[in-house]
Amino acid sequence: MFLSLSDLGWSPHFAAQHAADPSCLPFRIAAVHRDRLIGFGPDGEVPLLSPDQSTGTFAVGDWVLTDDTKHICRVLDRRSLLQRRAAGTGATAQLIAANVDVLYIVSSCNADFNPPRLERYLALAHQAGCYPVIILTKADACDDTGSYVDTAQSLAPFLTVLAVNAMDHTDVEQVLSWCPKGQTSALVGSSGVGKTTLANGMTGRDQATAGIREDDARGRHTTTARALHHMRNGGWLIDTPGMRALRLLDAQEGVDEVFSDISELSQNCRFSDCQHDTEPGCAVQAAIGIGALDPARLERWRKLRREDQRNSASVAQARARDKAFGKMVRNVMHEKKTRKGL
Ligand SMILES: Nc1nc2c(ncn2[C@@H]2O[C@H](COP(=O)(O)OP(=O)(O)OP(=O)(O)O)[C@@H](O)[C@H]2O)c(=O)[nH]1
Ligand SMILES: [Zn+2]
Repeated sequence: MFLSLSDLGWSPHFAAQHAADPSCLPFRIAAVHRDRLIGFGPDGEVPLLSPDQSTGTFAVGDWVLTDDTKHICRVLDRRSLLQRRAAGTGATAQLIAANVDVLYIVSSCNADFNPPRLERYLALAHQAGCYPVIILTKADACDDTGSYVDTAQSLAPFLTVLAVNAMDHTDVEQVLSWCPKGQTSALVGSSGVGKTTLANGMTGRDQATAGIREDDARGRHTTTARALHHMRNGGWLIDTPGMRALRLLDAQEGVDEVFSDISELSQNCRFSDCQHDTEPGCAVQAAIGIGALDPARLERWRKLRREDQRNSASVAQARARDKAFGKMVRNVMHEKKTRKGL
């Protein structure tokens, strides 16, 4: 299959950067392994070599420029970047996917439906620069889909919310229509909400869904290492395994965008550093007083902001520590060399 650069998601944003290095070749990163990278170009998949052997600074979906020997010379400025604080106790940032246009936030019309979790994903989408689309699966098994849609819709202004049966072809077409040819999407959501079912319908692949995995089918479905998948409509889907536990990072603007009602109200508070607690002249508390704002929403906003601040501070501290350590190592090496008279 021949894919042009624009089929792969190339746009004037990247072409303008390529113009500065016209002799280099553009590739889209399709997989990031510990020791190597796979790029997608018009002729298909190509192994690429990173400049310093490390691959942690690349994300699936990145556009890179290489020389004739497929050595990467540079990463093009991203249009969007999904990142989070890495799982575990370490304080590092983890790049999840780059240049994602649409983030499908998947939940179900059942007990999985959880507004605070949706708000967290919405903050991630806004911070990253992706367009969020909320997909509520299992609509076929629910008598009251409308109330789920209404609640989801109330979480942020102008939100797109679709209630679907992830196994229904027509419903999947509707989901696909939000990420047309040449655009890139990713799916996030808790376990069991139907991400694999949707991904299969969108790409025509046959990955094992949770139900099948529990059966005796182990080993029948081999997992491919590639993470960038062509969708049936010409769009792209980036696999994001492990995107269930999500710790926000440097996402204050994203959080504030989701809670723009609170941010706007707070502009009218008497004190610019109002904590919306017991201060006189607080517009947020006034809105709660007349029933225009749900106090639970204010609490959720506070919680997300606190969490983001904590994670961002830990990662910033760790970065500073690493930097100081690097400097110390360089100083020691320098001293050694000077002593040896080199
Ligand atoms: N009735 C109905 N069942 C669904 C729908 N979407 C998913 N399912 C079923 O729900 C189960 C879980 O779906 P998966 O697609 O494996 O969910 P997942 O989000 O990929 O789960 P993880 O891989 O654990 O993250 C499967 O048995 C699906 O067949 C839907 O819209 N309607
Ligand atoms: Zn206030």
